[in-house]
Amino acid sequence: MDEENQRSVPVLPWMRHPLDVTRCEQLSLRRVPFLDCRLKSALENMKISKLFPVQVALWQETIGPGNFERDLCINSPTGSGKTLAYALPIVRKLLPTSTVKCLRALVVVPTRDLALQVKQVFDAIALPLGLRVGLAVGQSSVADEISSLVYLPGEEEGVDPGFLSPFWFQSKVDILVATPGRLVDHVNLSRGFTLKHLHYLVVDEADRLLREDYQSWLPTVLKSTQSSNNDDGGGGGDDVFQLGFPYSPWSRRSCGVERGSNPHSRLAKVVLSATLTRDPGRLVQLNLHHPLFLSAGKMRYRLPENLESFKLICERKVKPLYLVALLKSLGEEKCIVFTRSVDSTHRLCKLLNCFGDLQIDIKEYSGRQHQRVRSKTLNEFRKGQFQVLVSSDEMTRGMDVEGVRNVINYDVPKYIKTYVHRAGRTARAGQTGRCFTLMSNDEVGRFKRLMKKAEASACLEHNVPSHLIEELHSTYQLALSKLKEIILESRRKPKDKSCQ
Ligand SMILES: Nc1ncnc2c1ncn2[C@@H]1O[C@H](COP(=O)(O)OP(=O)(O)OP(=O)(O)O)[C@@H](O)[C@H]1O
Repeated sequence: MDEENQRSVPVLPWMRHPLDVTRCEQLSLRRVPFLDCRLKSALENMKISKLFPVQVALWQETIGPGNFERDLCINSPTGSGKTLAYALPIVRKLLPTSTVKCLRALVVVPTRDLALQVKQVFDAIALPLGLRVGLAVGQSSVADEISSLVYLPGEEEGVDPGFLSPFWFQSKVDILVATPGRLVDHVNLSRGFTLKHLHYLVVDEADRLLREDYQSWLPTVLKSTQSSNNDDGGGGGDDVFQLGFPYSPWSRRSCGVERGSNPHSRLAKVVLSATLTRDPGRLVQLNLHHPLFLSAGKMRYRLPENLESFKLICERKVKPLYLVALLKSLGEEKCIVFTRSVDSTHRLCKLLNCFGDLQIDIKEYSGRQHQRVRSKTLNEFRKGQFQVLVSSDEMTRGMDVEGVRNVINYDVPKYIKTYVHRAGRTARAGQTGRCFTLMSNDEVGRFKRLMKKAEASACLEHNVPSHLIEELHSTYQLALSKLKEIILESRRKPKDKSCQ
């Protein structure tokens, strides 16, 4: 059963009294303690002049007095800046860089497009400091990908070849952003790929990653990072790259965590979402160390401060007509339309493209498309080459596209969690944004109950101008007939083939 529908989910003791992130003030960069000057200028190049509250809170718990002594679980709204909140302290902690690279930080996210986005954030702040960031997302074959992550024997740079064992593997990257499936492929199949030297593990969009098994990615990762007390960091298997090395910068996670006068190393974990799970059964899998829970506000679900929610009531059979009228009334503004499934995304997109002279460019984005097509569409949308993206839910978690002013729920979401993630594609980073939900009269009650589960979820009724509906009525009828023809044609085609 979905966690939201369970009557009484037991809450773990450490989750009962979270630190309220909203109590932190934004902090200008010059007032951030221990901020390396190169990091500061990298942030300035990103046009960032102050840290957001969640970023200040994490900085305190990692670089500040908290010193990463506890694992951190963060529940903070969409668009509040969680990516930089973990990227910044990790990059700061990985300084000074060693001359010999090893993989010290791993970020796991559920989708490729999100991984690319997170890598860009790390690149912006890590590259100027000499740290390298890799990607393991299955964009290319396992063999091609591993060659971008690990120096194969004989390929090392800047190391005296006479000094190297023929079995040497050395990481090319300090930080890796990965999707779970491909990560497991590398752990299981790629010679030279090791997680034994990992200091930091980030699980972003954690509720989604913990909900799905993805080839048992979590136990696989945790097992691969384990080191026993007298472990020298090499762990058997293929990890022979330290053999005979006189000193061992990799031998233990020496800069992982030091507690009091009894320094010891462990893998420090950061777990985040805008809708973090509170299910003990799921959280226990993370094997968290003395976890600290940071949350924004009192309720589990919170919408962005500058988001306005609207409901648009219409009869079911004229929903597409109302959608088009709404899109027209929004003018040129970038907009994402969400539907409940990949099939309805496809159908709706087809129908919208049957409206003759709509003068709105619309494209589909869903799990049914090839990754290459999806990434291309997303890039074009980012560049503003078209205006409306029609999307299914699964692909859009964490997606950050500048200038999205409106989100439209073509179908009422089943769960508040879905509403939070959909609506959160707008009103990001303190910007304003609007979320419209289309519904029939008999759905209003359920929608109202759904919205009560979230903080800041007031929802007004929105009406599209009636003249627009009237004007579009005949075009709508034509579009429906055109779609019918297309469907009939596509059904005829295979039959024709078999007749030949
Ligand atoms: N300190 C800052 N100042 C200005 N902009 C910022 C700052 N931190 C992050 N941003 C911008 O805010 C936007 C949202 O950040 P981010 O994608 O990290 O949000 P998020 O909390 O991870 O959202 P989601 O839960 O949807 O994944 C990004 O465009 C990012 O560049």
